[in-house]
Amino acid sequence: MAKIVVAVGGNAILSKDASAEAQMKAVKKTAKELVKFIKNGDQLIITHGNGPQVGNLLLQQNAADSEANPAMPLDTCGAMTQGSIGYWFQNAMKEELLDSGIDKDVMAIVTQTIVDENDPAFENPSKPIGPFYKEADLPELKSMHPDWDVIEDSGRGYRRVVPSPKPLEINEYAAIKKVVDAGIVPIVSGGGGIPVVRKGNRLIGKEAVIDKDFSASKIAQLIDADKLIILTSAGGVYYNYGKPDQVELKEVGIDDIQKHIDANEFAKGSMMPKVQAAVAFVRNTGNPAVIGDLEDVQQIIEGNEGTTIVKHAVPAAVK
Ligand SMILES: Nc1ncnc2c1ncn2[C@@H]1O[C@H](COP(=O)(O)OP(=O)(O)O)[C@@H](O)[C@H]1O
Ligand SMILES: NC(=O)OP(=O)(O)O
Repeated sequence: MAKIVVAVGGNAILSKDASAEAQMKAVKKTAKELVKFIKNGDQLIITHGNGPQVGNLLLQQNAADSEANPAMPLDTCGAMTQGSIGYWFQNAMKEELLDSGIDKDVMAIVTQTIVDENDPAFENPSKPIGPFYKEADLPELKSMHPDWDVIEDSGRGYRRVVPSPKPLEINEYAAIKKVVDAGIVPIVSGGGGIPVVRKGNRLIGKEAVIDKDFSASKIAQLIDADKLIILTSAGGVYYNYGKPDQVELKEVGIDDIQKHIDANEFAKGSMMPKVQAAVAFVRNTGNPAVIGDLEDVQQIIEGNEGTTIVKHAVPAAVK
C-alpha cells in the first residue's frame, strides 16, 4: 500500500461558474477520480488549493463591509475556504466511497501553516487569487483597488496577487499522522494552510495565501509519503510552454528540471511552485512526484500520463 499525498488546484475546482453548486459538482467529479487511488489499495491524503475561492470571498467581504458587518481578514478568509472546500470534499469523497462499497471515514482538518514573519514574500506579492481580468479592465481595477498588485497569469488573463510566504511547519502534522495511521482519509492544509506565526504559545494569523503545492510537499515529507501527486488542469509539465517548440515531459530527473527552474522558465504563481514543490519532495525523500491532469487519474496510477519527477537522471527527459 502506497501512502500518497494528492494536491488538487483551486482552478481545477472553480473554472467558469463560481456558484457553490458548480464547484460541488467539480469536487464530486474530482472525488470520483481520487477514489481510484483507494480502490487501487493506496492510502490517500488530500490537499487542495483555494486561490480562486479566497479571492472571490475577499471581494464579497469587501462589498458588504460595514461597521456592523466588517470584512474578515485574509487569514480568516483562508480558514473559511478550508471549511467550504473541505465540506465539499468530505461529502463528495464519502459518497463516492460508499457508492464503491468502501467503508472509510473522511475528515477535513483545519490546518495552520507556520511561516516566518520576516519572509521577504510579505513584501513581494506573488500568489494569484480570485477571478481573471482582461487587460482592458485594468485601468478601472486600478481606480477601484489602488492598493492591489496585479500580474498576468500564464496567458489566461490578469489576477490580483497577495503575499505567499513559504511554509516552515504544518502545525497539526502530528495529529494528521495519527488520522492517516487510523486509516481515515484526511483533507488537510486546504489553501496551503492558514498562514500563522508563532509567538510563544500563541499562533497569530497573517494576511497571505500559502501555495498549496509547497505545503503539500511539506506535509508529504513529514508523513513519509511514498508519492506526491499534484493534479491540475494541465496534462503535465512542459518545457517552453506556450511556444511552438513546447515539449511535454514524461519522466525527468531533478537535476535536469532544476536547471529550468534556475533559468526561471516556469510561470511564477502557476507551474513554478508545482515543479519546485515536487523537486523538494523528491530531493528530500528519494520518492517520485507526479504533476498531471485531474482527469487522467487512472492513467497516472498506471504510469501512462502526467510528468513523473525522479531523483535519478533520465537520459531523454521528453515524451
Ligand atoms: N510549463 C508549464 N507546463 C504546463 N502548464 C503550465 C506551464 N506554465 C504554466 N502553465 C499553466 O499552469 C496551469 C496550472 O496552474 P494553476 O491553474 O495555477 O494551478 P492550480 O490547478 O493549482 O490552480 C496550467 O493549466 C497551465 O495553463
Ligand atoms: N492556495 C493555493 O495554492 O491555491 P491554488 O492552488 O488555487 O492556487
